Amino acid sequence: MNAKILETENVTVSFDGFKALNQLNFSMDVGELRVVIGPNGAGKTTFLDVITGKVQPTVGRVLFKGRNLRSLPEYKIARLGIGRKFQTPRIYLNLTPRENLEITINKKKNVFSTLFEHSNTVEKNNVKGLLETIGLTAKADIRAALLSHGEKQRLEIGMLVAQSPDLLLVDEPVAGLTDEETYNIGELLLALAQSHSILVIEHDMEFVRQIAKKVTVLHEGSVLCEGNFEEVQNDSRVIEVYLGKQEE
Ligand SMILES: Nc1ncnc2c1ncn2[C@@H]1O[C@H](COP(=O)(O)OP(=O)(O)OP(=O)(O)O)[C@@H](O)[C@H]1O
Repeated sequence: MNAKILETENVTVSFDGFKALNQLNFSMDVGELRVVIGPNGAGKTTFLDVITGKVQPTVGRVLFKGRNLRSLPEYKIARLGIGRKFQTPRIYLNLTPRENLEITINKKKNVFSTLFEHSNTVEKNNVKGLLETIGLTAKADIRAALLSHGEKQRLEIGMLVAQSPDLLLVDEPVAGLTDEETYNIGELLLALAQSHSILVIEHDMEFVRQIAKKVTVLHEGSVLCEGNFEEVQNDSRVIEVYLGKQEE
């Protein structure tokens, strides 16, 4: 059996009696790229919240590399190796992409020492490699405010990777992006998936088709079905509650 990076066992999250997650059982292997889809209100964001410790399960357990995360505060869970990228980029707009990455790699130093002290060769090479991975070498030294929305998303994914998490949680990375930018983000995630475990939440089915190996469909706080892209796309229950209601 493959080692599990993440498992949830019967996780229920109740908000005033309403079950945003309802006995959710989920697991993913170390090294897997998993995409989670589902209609509005299915519980996708709550699912990420319960993994990162922002929300505690009312019932059930969340296990990260076999360890129960119950009662751990968010910062401790992050330190254990779970990194989350939110929908809107959270980058320093007045700094360059290179500086944004340097600051993230040097989390223990403060912003000023990172900017004004010379970084060592290893750090410089790490930043150089990351800039190449996220396709921002040519724009490494302009203000991040001047980047396109897609480039900002790629920079933030680079900052997430710079923290060396074991599990990357990526929430709707292509919302509001052009087709070309969407494709670039897909290729970036596929490249990162060669050396990381990644859980992506997304609505854009073309993007899901591009990156997905295994897809989990959430509905009313539980897993409705799981399978490869074609299996999920052709599942009558998924068509009824989700795909049939999408525009196109
Ligand atoms: N703090 C809260 N208090 C009360 N209800 C909540 C809270 N957070 C989420 N919910 C409800 O739980 C359900 C699941 O919400 P969630 O945001 O996880 O869904 P989602 O799948 O991410 O939806 P979307 O695709 O619209 O982002 C929704 O009906 C939502 O209104």
